[in-house]
Amino acid sequence: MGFGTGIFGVCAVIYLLSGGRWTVVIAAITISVLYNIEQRNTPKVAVQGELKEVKIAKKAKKKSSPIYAVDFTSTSYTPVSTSKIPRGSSPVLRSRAVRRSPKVFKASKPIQNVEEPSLTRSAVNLLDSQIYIFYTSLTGSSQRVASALQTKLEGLEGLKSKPKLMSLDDDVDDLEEFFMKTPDNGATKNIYVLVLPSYETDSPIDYFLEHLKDTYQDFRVDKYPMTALLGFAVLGLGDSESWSGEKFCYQAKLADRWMGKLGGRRLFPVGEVCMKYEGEPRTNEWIQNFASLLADDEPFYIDQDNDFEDSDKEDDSASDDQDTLVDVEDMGDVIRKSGTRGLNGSASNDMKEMVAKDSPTYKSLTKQGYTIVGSHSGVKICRWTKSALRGRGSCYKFAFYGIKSHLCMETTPSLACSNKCVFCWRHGTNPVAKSNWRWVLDPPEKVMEGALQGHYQKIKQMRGVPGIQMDRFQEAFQVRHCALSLVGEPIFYPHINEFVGMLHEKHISSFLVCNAQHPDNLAKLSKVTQLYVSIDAPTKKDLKKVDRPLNSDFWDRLMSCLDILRTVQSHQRTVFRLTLVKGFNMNDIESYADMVERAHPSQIEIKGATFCGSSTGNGNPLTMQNIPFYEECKDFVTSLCNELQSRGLNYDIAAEHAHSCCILMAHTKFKINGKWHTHIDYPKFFELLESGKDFIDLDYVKETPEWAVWGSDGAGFNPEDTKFDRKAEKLKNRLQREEQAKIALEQQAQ
Ligand SMILES: Cc1cc2nc3c(=O)[nH]c(=O)nc-3n(C[C@H](O)[C@H](O)[C@H](O)COP(=O)(O)O)c2cc1C
Ligand code: SF4
Repeated sequence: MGFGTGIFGVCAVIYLLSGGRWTVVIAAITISVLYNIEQRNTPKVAVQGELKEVKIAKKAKKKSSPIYAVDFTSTSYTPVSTSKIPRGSSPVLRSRAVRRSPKVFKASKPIQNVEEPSLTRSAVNLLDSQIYIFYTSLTGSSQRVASALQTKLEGLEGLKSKPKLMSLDDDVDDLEEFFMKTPDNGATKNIYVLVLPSYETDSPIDYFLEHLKDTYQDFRVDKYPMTALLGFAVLGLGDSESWSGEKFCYQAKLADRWMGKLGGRRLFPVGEVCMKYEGEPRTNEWIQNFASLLADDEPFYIDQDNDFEDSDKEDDSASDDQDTLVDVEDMGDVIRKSGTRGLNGSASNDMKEMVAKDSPTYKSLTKQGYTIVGSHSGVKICRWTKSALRGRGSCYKFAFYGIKSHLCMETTPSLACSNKCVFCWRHGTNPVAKSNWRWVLDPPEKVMEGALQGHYQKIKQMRGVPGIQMDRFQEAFQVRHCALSLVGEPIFYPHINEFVGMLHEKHISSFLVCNAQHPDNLAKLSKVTQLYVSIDAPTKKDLKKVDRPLNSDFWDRLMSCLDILRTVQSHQRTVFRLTLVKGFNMNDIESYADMVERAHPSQIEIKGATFCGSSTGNGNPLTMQNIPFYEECKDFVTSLCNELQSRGLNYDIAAEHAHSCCILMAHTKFKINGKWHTHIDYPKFFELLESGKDFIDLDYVKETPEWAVWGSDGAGFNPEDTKFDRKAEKLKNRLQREEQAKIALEQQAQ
């Protein structure tokens, strides 16, 4: 009986009992309505009160949890066995799910705190879990693959419980038992692996997906029931020939998405296997990789908001803390305190460590996501590598030179630099030093091993991030390119030639960026795949303003470097790198042209500076007004091109990557038969290198793809990657949420 019908009946009775007096009826109605409001509000207030308590309890728990007491960006962390995975939904919320009280409340999201590290370590060994393998199959392939998975996991050393194989159609009577609640196995936590085909036509999978979606959208039940699991993974089977693009394995991708939305922690990227062309060898590969990662206790990035958002932070996460600016040559006390080692690691009282473990610099760099290798090198996974792993586009170097970002490692063997550039996004948190190497020196083998290890560790941590593409994830474990830039001055490292040689031995290409302040080191540099020189300003006065160099003869050093490029290093593929900052270095085109005339670089990369947030204490004077628009960069490049051509210098605009506000000019010798050839033929580079013969920049070129050529429709965006519009995505999600809330309120009012 509804509230309206009930009150009508009661009114009729009161009217009769009171002898037809309406005043009595009105008073009764008022009391009844007030009472009803009270009844409706009381439990709601209680729920809010409980939630508040839960939040406070969570806060307290978070503070005391060893997870939050540890800086996970540090590689020196040793896991404490009592570490707990932060859980999103509390026991209070789960018990409500069972009661199914028809109240609207906002379920709490899995714990997140942007200031905390975004990694979590497994509280329990994954091998201690009970694994459930769910499958559904119309023509038998998924069943076969699921059985193969069970067999493989059964043989896994250290696995405590035998994995359970369950058909979603025959063995699971009630989906709620597994996908609204999860089986209670006492202290043993559960892992779900779903092996799912996709069917465009009606099939039982539709029903299963509907169930997941309904659970998520049902305001009466716990929105995050899958947080009770230790984790999940989905392996999709499909047919990429008949159902290509979005349709390929679409139902496995949907299941992966809904499981994540329901609070599940993704243990491994969703597998997408074409049974027509790849078949069982490929499913076995997924099974093999999944099995080996089960035994791996590497921490995971927390899947926050189902919209992993970390990549852009790299550029603006620098600390404003003036205290973190340490001149390495003056690190004195800090370094002495940490103990010293001599050259090549031998003990000596004279040698300091460039970045000692207990120094503020170490703390600041690790906080920004660097892994410090040895005592003077660093590695960090760049935002483009993360983006490419998710199929969301590579950096401009893919458009210009064919570098795939998910195969690229960004590292430096020297964290110290001799400039304090105004646009440097490190905001001066890196160590600075003038010239000679005066610190403990790590051998190149140690730097190489540590850099690769640090890089692969960070890649591995990405395995739970939504949208990671299986193929790229696997490929990423074999670095193919090394960007020697990051922070500091790589050429400063006395063993730079050995280090580069070791990269080449592994067939890893080398892009080395130097700041044109160390002519001696530049002259001695051996062959690299591409040699960059930063040209930050066209005149001595401007260079002082922009780079804030430590060496007083900075201009002479730059000029010497230009001469070296034209002479000793003319065999290299050389690139000028210009970073445009409005109000600092965008005038005086003639002086830039003078420099090009002096050095004869193969190519010129022009990039608009990016804003790294305002600074207070570090003397960085940039504001948004100093960041040029793409149109302004284009105008600058056109003027420079005209100036060079008017002097008879054969340069032209070759390629662009509008997304990064970056344009490439090249010497016209790279335009072969009317087509730009700015891309690099990497196998050819190694072949030439190994032949021992002399060779030059033109010997290992490849044609630039049409989408990257200057003026193309794509403006440098590879059509194979999905352009990810974060704002549009967020707006869409918000509208969806508002619509759901409206429906929920309407249902409640009925
Ligand atoms: C009627 C029909 C519709 C299909 N629709 C899709 C689809 O939308 N996307 C896809 O990737 N594969 C699709 N497939 C391919 C199946 O998912 C694939 O053959 C899978 O291996 C079948 O698994 P099963 O043998 O476990 O049923 C379809 C196959 C059939 C027969
Ligand atoms: S080249 Fe630089 S920006 Fe591009 S992927 Fe490599 S490290 Fe990242």
